[in-house]
Amino acid sequence: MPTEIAPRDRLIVALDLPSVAEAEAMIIRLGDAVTFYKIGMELTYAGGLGLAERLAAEGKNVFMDLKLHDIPNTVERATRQIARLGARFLTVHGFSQSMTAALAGAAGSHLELLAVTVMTSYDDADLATAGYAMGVRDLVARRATQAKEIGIHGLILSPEETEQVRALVGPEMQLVTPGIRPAGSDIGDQKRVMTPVLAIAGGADRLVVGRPVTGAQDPAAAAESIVADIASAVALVGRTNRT
Ligand SMILES: O=C(O)c1cc(=O)[nH]c(=O)n1[C@@H]1O[C@H](COP(=O)(O)O)[C@@H](O)[C@H]1O
Repeated sequence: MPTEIAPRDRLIVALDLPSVAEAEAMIIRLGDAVTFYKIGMELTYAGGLGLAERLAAEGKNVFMDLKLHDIPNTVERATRQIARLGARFLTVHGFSQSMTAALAGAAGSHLELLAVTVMTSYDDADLATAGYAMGVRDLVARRATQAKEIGIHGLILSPEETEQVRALVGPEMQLVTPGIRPAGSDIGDQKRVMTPVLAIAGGADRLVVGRPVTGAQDPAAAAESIVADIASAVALVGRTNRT
């Protein structure tokens, strides 16, 4: 039965750092402010798989952001390896073959798959350059619908698309949004962004935040401020959700 996600568990901090030592130091600085960590390609290629296993064993929520996309056999077998780490989430690009294969690889494990719809650094012009005949909103909708049909657990999308996608996929799929920028913070390479309050108010279940937390002078205070924003938005919307 769906129950409410605690505001703190809705914040996922991206540990986009160059070494395990720096990631461990960041985790210590963040302390109890953060319960959910994302380990992406940079840290994974710097030895982060062991850290993922340790965090999971300590009861932290771990999100492996490896954005799998390859021939089905490779995706299925890679997913099976990642499922052994004890992580909660794994990203796979939202192509039908990859999503179907990842689901087969995750079978029998607790791993939940998140399909990447359209990267938050892309806009319509970037999709046109890449050869797509449709814009962001249509491609996100198409991939979200396919992911639901295949049985994927959740979606990565920008907060700009959550309302449209929730209406398409129904209440069960987790909507996880990067592209989060507290007011006044640098947008950097992101193109489809929103503040934490607007993202949650618009229907995001969880927010992925990297540089606005890890690049802050006081990362724990930055995380606490986002958790407070999330709590106020949840209270405002007054909606319940799933764990
Ligand atoms: O899959 C992701 O997590 C992801 C998908 C996407 O479309 N956009 C996106 O920014 N991300 C990740 O979310 C994080 C955002 O980091 P910041 O831009 O520093 O907050 C990075 O680790 C990205 O790899």
